[in-house]
This record gives sequence, C-alpha cells and structure tokens, in this order.
Amino acid sequence: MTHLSVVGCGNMGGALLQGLAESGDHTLVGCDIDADARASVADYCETTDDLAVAAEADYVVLAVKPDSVGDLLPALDLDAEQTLISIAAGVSIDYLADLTDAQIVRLMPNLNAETRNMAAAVTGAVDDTVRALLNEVGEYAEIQESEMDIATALNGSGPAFVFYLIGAMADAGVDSGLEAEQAETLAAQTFKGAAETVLQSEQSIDELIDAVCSEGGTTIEGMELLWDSDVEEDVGAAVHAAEDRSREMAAEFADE
Ligand SMILES: NC(=O)C1=CN([C@@H]2O[C@H](COP(=O)(O)OP(=O)(O)OC[C@H]3O[C@@H](n4cnc5c(N)ncnc54)[C@H](OP(=O)(O)O)[C@@H]3O)[C@@H](O)[C@H]2O)C=CC1
Ligand SMILES: O=C(O)[C@@H]1CCC=N1
Repeated sequence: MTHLSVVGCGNMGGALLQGLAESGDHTLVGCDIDADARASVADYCETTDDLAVAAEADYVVLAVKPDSVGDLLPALDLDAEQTLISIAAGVSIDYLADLTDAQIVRLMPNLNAETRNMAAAVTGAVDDTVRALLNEVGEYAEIQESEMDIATALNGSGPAFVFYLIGAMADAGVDSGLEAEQAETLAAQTFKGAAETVLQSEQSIDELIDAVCSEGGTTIEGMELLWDSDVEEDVGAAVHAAEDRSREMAAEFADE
C-alpha cells in the first residue's frame, strides 16, 4: 500500500487526486492552505492544512506554483527514504536537490488526470511505484530532463491548446445553427474519437486524413483550406512559445 500525499490541491493537484482516487492500492492525503481547495478534493482523499501530515507520506507530490517551491520544500523536511514528485514547470532537479534530501522525480502531468486520460512525461528517480501511479491515470513517457521544456509545452500546456481547438470547431457548429451544448458534444467527442483512432491505428496521420476525405466530397474542401493556411505553423508556434517560457522559467530558477 503506497502512502501518497499531494501538496497543493488546486487545478493540477486536484486532478491527480481525483484520478488516483478511482483506483489503486494507495492512501491519499491532500494538503492545501486554502479551505476551498481542500473542500474540492474532500471526496477523493483525506485533507489537511498541516504540512507535517503531508510530509509523512512515502511519495509526496509537490503541486504548488513554481514560485512557492523554494519556501515550501525545505519546510516539508523530507528524508532520503521518501520520494518527492515535483510537477512545477521550469523547476529543475538540481534546484530541488538543494532543498530536500528526498529522492526526486520530476513529472509533467496534465489536467486530463481527472478523467484518467493523462499524458505525462517523467524523469529522475522513477521507480516501479511511480510507474504504477502514472499507469493508473493514463499514459506516460520516461524522458531526459533536457526534454522537459518541450514536454511541458506539449502535454502539460497541450490540453489548453486542444480545448481552444475544440471550442473553435464547436463555434462553427453554433454559427450554422446547432445548439451550443450539441455543438460542444459533437466537437469534443470528435476530438476524443480521433485521438483514440490515432493511438490505436497503425496508419499515419496523413493516411487517416486521407481516409476521411472522399473524392469530390466535403472533407477535402476543408482540408484544402487548412493546407493553404498557416494553421500548422501557428499550432507549432504556440507549442514552442510555451516551450520557450518553460526554458525561461528554468533559467530564472537557475539564477536564484
Ligand atoms: N494547471 C495545470 O494544468 C498544470 C500545472 N502544472 C504545475 O502544477 C503546479 C500547480 O499548478 P495549478 O494546480 O495550476 O495551481 P493552483 O494555483 O490551481 O494550485 C496550487 C494550490 O496550492 C496551494 N498552496 C500554495 N501554497 C501552499 C502551501 N504552503 N501549502 C499547501 N498548499 C499551498 C494554493 O493555495 P492558494 O491559492 O491559496 O495560494 C493552491 O490551492 C504548478 O507548479 C504548475 O507548473 C503542471 C502541469 C499542468
Ligand atoms: O501554464 C503553466 O505554467 C502550467 C504548466 C503546464 C500547464 N500549466
């Protein structure tokens, strides 16, 4: 039985607790200074505002804003038998190692943990318990720490980019007369199904696009507009803007 605590039960810490609560052989504690944040995860775990209680866990997920890590981590006072799992964007293992004796795992999760569809990137002292926890809430890739900035952009920030695209597709449906709720369901389910198809199919993305485009049909009209546009470059630029910011944040912490 793994004893896991999550310090910071906001958007991401809360999503992890929600996803983990639905399965697995572990006890969960959520620690937050904010009463509303504690209330939001009370269905999924024991809650506390006492850092000392969170610090009793074998695995401690640090899910506070990057700026809070420097004050909070020394206060947790973890030992070498414990594992710290930091999800803070831009905060390096070297920076964390100066502040704790614990084994250090650096994880870039995403908000889809709450539905157990998380895509995560992980590096550092990853052991089988960490792997099992990540398997419970989705898919993960073990990467080099040097790849953390692009992972932060791709799978950490990525849900926001996808939400935006779902919104744009749904808005087009509303423009043409669908009810907002129907349009959102159709757009979101289309993304969900297309993602599952990409994951399960042995065909390439281009082959899958081709499979939807009937000759002289509807899809090719939209695809030709997309191929002639800057959308592909713009989506790539959005990912790289987030990657650049992650690198910039890492440099700010390295200077501290
Ligand atoms: N949001 C996301 O999708 C993702 C976020 N991350 C990373 O996760 C981390 C958290 O982000 P996010 O969940 O969005 O942030 P939130 O602000 O939503 O959550 C952070 C929570 O931590 C609480 N907190 C602050 N100080 C303490 C403390 N000393 N003890 C206990 N709790 C405390 C905050 O309370 P209060 O509000 O009162 O300060 C807040 O409830 C960040 O480092 C971010 O880089 C990583 C991947 C995805
Ligand atoms: O926007 C952020 O900084 C965090 C990290 C990745 C997703 N949210």
